[in-house]
Amino acid sequence: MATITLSGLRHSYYPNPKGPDDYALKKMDISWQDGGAYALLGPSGCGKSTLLNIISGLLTPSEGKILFDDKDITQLKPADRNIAQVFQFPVIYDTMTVYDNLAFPLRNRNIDEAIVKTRVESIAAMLEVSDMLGTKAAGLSPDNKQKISMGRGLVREDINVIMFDEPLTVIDPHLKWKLRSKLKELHQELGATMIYVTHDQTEALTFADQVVVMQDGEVVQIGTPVELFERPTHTFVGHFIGSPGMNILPCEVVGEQAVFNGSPIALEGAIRTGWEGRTEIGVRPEHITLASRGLEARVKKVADVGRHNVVEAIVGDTSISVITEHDTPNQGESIFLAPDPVKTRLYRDGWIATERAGASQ
Ligand SMILES: Nc1ncnc2c1ncn2[C@@H]1O[C@H](COP(=O)(O)OP(=O)(O)OP(=O)(O)O)[C@@H](O)[C@H]1O
Repeated sequence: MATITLSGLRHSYYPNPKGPDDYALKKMDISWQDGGAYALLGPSGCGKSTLLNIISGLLTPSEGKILFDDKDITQLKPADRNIAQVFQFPVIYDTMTVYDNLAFPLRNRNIDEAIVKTRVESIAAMLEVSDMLGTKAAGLSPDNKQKISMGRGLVREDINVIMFDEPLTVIDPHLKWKLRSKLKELHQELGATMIYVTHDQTEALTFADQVVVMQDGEVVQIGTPVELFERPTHTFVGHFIGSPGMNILPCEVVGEQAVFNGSPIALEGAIRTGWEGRTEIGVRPEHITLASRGLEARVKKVADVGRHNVVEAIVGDTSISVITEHDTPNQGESIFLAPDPVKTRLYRDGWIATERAGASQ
């Protein structure tokens, strides 16, 4: 395993890119630590596959370098990078047994049969497929096929990183959580560096210690699931993560205060100055309470989603979601919303523009 560094990486599919819009990947610097569990999260078209293909060597970046530890591997062929990949669809040989499928990547490297046996049996035990080792892969269910496909990625000990590209796409929804937690468990047991690519926030947040969130070819935040939830550094992260996502309220800045719909809103800390731009307040539905005073709003609808209620309220022309545990206001009722100042941020042109709570100015 190795530390993976992407240094000044940028990629355009055009031979002569003119502006930032011509780049499928905007400039990025990322360091992935040896043994870490990472997710690459973003909507379709944000550049996830482009980045994976650059790491695996299928694509040479227009600019920048990829380092495995201190070694520059930017020009190295895919086969020489010692990377394992697990794709959306299982890659296994139907006519071979499960054992032979798992042994394949090792035999391909002329590993001694005794070591192959130990390794295959240990991976099969971790994946809970030991009873299938003698079965032909053709007869397996789609989720077991994908398990074997994962096993083929995990079986080698000499690899630098295992990359999973939307590996749960073909798995039945009720089995997804099982495989997801299995992968997390495998990461803990094997200590391998893993990069998990997905557009699904639940998959990313349950698997990864660190999540890289991408939008339009740009990394907008790298953080732990808690950091992404608690303090999104970009409105895209706030909106993309969470259910419902963060409320993004258009506002003006008057002096040192943010004013929304005529009302001053208390923020986590001082507003950073120095650049102009569109200003918005960001506050999550979980961080607003119904109170006896505050922002006056009208209830548009209330949805009971099991663990809590999601209240959709209207202030002026803006809709605001609030999560309540016990309060169930009626449709059309006039209520007061109290955002928690410590969890309320200002964003300028999408990027966070408030100091942290308690930070000195
Ligand atoms: N071979 C190509 N030639 C030109 N443009 C491309 C090529 N492959 C991807 N793109 C463009 O690069 C951008 C990033 O695409 P990419 O496939 O990396 O995104 P993604 O996040 O993996 O999306 P998806 O999840 O849909 O695969 C998109 O605008 C896409 O249209």
